[in-house]
Amino acid sequence: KKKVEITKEQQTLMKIIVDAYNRHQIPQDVAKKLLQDQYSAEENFLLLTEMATSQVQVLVEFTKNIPGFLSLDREDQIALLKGSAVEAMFLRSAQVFSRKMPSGHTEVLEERIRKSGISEEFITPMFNFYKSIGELQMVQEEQALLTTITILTPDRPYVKDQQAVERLQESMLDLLGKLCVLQHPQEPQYFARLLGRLTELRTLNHYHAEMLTSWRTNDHKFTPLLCEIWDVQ
Ligand SMILES: COc1ccc(-c2nc3ccccc3n2[C@H](C(=O)Nc2c(C)cccc2C)C2CCCCC2)c(OC)c1
Repeated sequence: KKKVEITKEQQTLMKIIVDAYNRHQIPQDVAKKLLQDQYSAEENFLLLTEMATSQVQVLVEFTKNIPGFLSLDREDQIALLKGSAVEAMFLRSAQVFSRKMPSGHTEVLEERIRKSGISEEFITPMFNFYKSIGELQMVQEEQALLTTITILTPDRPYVKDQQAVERLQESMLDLLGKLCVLQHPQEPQYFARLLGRLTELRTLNHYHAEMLTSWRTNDHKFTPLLCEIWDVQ
């Protein structure tokens, strides 16, 4: 059996991605806020739009640290950001939800999210995704690479030079594949399971605009940045 090994430059790439991923996290911890108080549907909607707006800002900063991203065509960079922002937000939410918490906290958090103002029909698919991410128990390297791979999806709308994006994504996929083998030697299919989550993530993309417009609040106000990124207003 050929020994799987991460090259020197892949080590460097990994360090750059993980450092950038950890540096560009939203300062205020929404889970802590939600565990402290019960908010109204209006307050939750405001909190959601604030979280999503700052998430897009940190996503832009994060992509600047992906080796090769800034060498892509400028308009393609925008198309990749626009195309992946919602998925990155759900991936982030899933990682926040799946974090190890003192016993009983996850249940309280789940309850608060169920009652947040989101309409019933979206709760099951959203939590199915969160739980399937939680089951994987990803280490931070895998989380950072999975987000990077999501951003570097070549077939987003309006991407012109798909080959250039494919080349970047391939080097991230190669690295993630090796990491999975080294990190989960007992589970040869772990890498495939991880990539399967990206397919599930795309289905959440279809729901997100309706999730927002059907939120139980009278005033669905969005920031200009969210109007850009979400198909709303
Ligand atoms: C589009 O519809 C959504 C999207 C996300 C969530 C969501 N799942 C979460 C899982 C764990 C913790 C919080 C979670 N959120 C929201 C949140 O802020 N997500 C979040 C964002 C947006 C950016 C960065 C990082 C995160 C976590 C809370 C916003 C305030 C009401 C309750 C949900 C959601 O819940 C109903 C509905």
